[in-house]
Amino acid sequence: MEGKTKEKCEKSGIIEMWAKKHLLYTEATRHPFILSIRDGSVDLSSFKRWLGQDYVFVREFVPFVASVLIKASKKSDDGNDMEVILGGLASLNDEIAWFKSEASKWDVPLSNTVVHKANQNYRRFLENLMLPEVDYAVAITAFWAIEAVYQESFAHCLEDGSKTPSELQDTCQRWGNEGFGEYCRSLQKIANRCLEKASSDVLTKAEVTFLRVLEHEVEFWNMSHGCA
Ligand SMILES: Cc1ncc(CNC=O)c(N)n1
Repeated sequence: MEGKTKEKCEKSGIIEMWAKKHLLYTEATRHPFILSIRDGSVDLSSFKRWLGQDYVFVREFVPFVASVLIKASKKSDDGNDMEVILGGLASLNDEIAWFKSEASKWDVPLSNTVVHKANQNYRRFLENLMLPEVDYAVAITAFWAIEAVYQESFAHCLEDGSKTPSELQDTCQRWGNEGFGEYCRSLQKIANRCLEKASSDVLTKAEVTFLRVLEHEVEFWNMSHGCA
């Protein structure tokens, strides 16, 4: 295990560098809303608000992931990209079903949800990333970041010593489980490979896009938390 960790550190890519360099990454993955789940002090009305809004987000996220799949099918020189992204789409199918059952468990109505400003802004951002002229390297970096924020956040709520309420364990497992972690590492590998080959112009665009994702994620957590 130790050898494995070391190997990972030695092979640190562009993505890991950016995640370390930008404090915003920690702000997005250790947000007060997540910390409140982890220490058990979470306000359940915040959780319910997050649940309803995230369902709306995920339905918008599907066409974005589909657009990344299209880019992969055209651009990719590695046969595995498509399988990884397709796996992501398949798990979104399960996720939508999960949201529906979770929402009924919590009495959160999913139809007629008033879409919050932060959600609308995030949607507009994703729509722009779906345009054909957006480079695959930029789109896959955004895709990785969106998934990684949830993975790192919810995995934190499952670590030893966390006091996550039992009724929220299932939510944390959805994104914090080891399989989702493995999937994020696959996305990270793809992103690193694309970025290594990218022009400096594309690299800059990808880094800026990475930061925009983090800002949107922080705004999204803020909204759940009732700070926005
Ligand atoms: C706002 C936001 N960001 C990332 C995710 C995780 N990806 C798919 O579920 C999510 N559900 N919601």
